[in-house]
Amino acid sequence: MEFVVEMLNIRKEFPGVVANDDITLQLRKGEIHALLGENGAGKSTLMSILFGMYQPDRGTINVRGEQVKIANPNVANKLGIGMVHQHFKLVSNFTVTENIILGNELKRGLVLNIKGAARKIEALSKRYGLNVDPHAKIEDISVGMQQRVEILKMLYRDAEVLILDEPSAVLTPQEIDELIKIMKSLVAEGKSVIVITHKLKEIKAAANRCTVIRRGKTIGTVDVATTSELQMAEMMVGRSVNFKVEKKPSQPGDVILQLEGLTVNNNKNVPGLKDFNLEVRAGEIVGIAGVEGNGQSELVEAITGLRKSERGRIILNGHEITKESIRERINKGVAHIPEDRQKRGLVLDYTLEENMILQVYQREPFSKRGILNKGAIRKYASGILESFDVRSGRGPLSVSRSLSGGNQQKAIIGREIELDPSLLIAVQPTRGLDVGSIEYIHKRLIGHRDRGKAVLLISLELDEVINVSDRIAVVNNGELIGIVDAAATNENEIGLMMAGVGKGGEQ
Ligand SMILES: Nc1ncnc2c1ncn2[C@@H]1O[C@H](COP(=O)(O)OP(=O)(O)OP(=O)(O)O)[C@@H](O)[C@H]1O
Repeated sequence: MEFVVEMLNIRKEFPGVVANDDITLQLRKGEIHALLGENGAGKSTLMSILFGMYQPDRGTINVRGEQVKIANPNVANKLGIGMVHQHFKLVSNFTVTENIILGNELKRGLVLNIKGAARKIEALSKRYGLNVDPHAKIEDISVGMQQRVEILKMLYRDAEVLILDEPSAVLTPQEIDELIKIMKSLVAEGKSVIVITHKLKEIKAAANRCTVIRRGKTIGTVDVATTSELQMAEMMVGRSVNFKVEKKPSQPGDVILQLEGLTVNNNKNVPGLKDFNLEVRAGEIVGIAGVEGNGQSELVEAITGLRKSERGRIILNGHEITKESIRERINKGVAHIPEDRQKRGLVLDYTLEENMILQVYQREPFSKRGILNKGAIRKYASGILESFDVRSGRGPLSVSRSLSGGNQQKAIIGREIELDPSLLIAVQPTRGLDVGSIEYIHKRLIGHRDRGKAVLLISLELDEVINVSDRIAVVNNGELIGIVDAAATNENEIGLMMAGVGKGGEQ
């Protein structure tokens, strides 16, 4: 059997943690190979080694049968290995073509033939079904399209092996289907793909084989066609997993959050949320279902105080907070798990313990007359990290940037739930999490509800909205289309409403 890439017995240690411990991964030519593992299992580290960003402490890498040393990403490129990172590296006011040749021809000081480059990009885009306009500016195209530009960048440089690091985490369900088609067309043309993903459904739909790692060690490589989602999940977490969310019927109490005729402008200064009315009661989880960009961000930002409302009122526990500051709202019991964990969730250069007290450091016992109480802070932070199973090299003293993406997310969720807020707003809370962590986070959201608190859940995952929520508010184009009982609905009904068709069929 011909392997294009073999990573054999790879070891990589960071301070306090063995990220890769004797890992082996063999990639066949022309296959889509999924890399599956819990948050912090060592997937990104392994791929960073293959792409030359880290050097392994031990182990060998063979490319097309020859042992190689991949000293940096340029060497990886020359060997025909390309990588699309979770956070894209594109210049937003440049065109697609400019971005693709930037760092290639531009860096090498070659005389530029932009028209020729654009033609080549157009041809590649057609051949692989990418549908990218070479002349479009990055800032004008969707996130899904930006990801394709990153794929094109690799193809333009003749990559034979493409590494995609959690590509679907930033995509809408429809874009995910398109991405799967693109991956299939890549391998049909003889390329080979390694894809990191937590979504077992995607692995089933796209991959030929799957290598599972757990806590830095290889568990095994399986043929996807003959392995069930449950089997893969159990290999990954090392115990049985329950995909079904267990919960008792809700016991709604007083109204915690009331929105009355709320109108909020979007970034283009036109209403992104229109005359919106909603109630969330104590002891219930209200989910918001909608295609991305249909008013969800405006809704969340208005409630948390990140964006001002044009009209209408926001009432929390009977008091109007429409014009109050972010800090006042936090003090009154609003907590927020934000969509973008790197921009809003964590200060990446702070330690974990500093991040755990961002909202509370001014309170006792964490500080008194301006003096921080280190012992109390450490105890509080360690408690959160332990209960949410946040894995990192140095525990509360780890710099947040060094954590794996999923562990960063668990730290934020832990911090917000620990505040015991009367209203918890959770935006995409399980994005980037492994199935075991998802199960745990869902339990904690339901636990928060069962303690008589209100939860507003915003998620693009319809399964999650239907399984975790008690009631579901469906939005389309900034308007509330209808509210349904989660136990009595299904994906079809919600899907139609998301497309703007009201409950009962009226448009
Ligand atoms: N630069 C670094 N410095 C210190 N520790 C690191 C560094 N990069 C990764 N780690 C640690 O190595 C371990 C593996 O991290 P890695 O990012 O490879 O996991 P992952 O499987 O990709 O996780 P996720 O699914 O959450 O993205 C984690 O414990 C992480 O904290």
